[in-house]
Amino acid sequence: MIKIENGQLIFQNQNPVHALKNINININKGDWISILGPSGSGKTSLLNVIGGIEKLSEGTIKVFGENISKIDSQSYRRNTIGYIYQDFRLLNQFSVLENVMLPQLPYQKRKALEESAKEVLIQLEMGHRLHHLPGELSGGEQQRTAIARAILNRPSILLCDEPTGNLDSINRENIMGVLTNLNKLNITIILVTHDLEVAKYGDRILYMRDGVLQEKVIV
Ligand SMILES: Nc1ncnc2c1ncn2[C@@H]1O[C@H](COP(=O)(O)OP(=O)(O)OP(=O)(O)O)[C@@H](O)[C@H]1O
Repeated sequence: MIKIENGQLIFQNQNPVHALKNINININKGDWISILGPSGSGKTSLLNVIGGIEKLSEGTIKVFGENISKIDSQSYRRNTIGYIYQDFRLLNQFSVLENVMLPQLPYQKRKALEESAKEVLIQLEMGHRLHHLPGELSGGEQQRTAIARAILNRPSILLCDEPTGNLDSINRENIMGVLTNLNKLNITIILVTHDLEVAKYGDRILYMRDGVLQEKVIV
């Protein structure tokens, strides 16, 4: 489903950074891949390449057989990708319901969108917080709101960049439970973390070091 061949990513600044080096990976639909690795090793860069935010400098990435460097990356991101972040990235002046709806508002009728946003929020046990502002929520509730926003458009791939990095252990368990349920619905999950316990939820754990990706053997 996702196939990267000889992927290189070089940021061409004054001092070029070779962020991804000869990446070769095959990810099947419904897989859950965890990526561990030190800070600056290229983990977010890899998520951004899969999410169509960064383009490979060399090599190819195909998703569902299509070379995503050659297609409209906006509609690819909107239709195929959901993204969640460590810091939730919610808009503080908008309610939970509005945060979930906002990215899709230009593309769908408001009424229908509101109904589907409510439905997803209720599934994620956020039905009692629809009209709260993000600042009035716990970290776990904020992340559940961000997950609702990410899955509203039923993406096939959910990219998770340190999704539990700002959460205590109870909220961490809760969010990992939510991701487990989504994965059971055959959503492919690619999750970057520093936390080995979180990484163990994956079917495969990969290790990134200095732009190079390798399979991690857990002892
Ligand atoms: N837009 C950019 N321009 C230039 N260099 C960049 C850019 N984005 C990332 N880098 C560099 O690419 C390398 C990989 O960064 P990346 O964010 O992918 O690492 P990471 O493993 O996700 O780190 P962390 O765990 O700290 O989030 C780093 O050396 C970083 O400084």
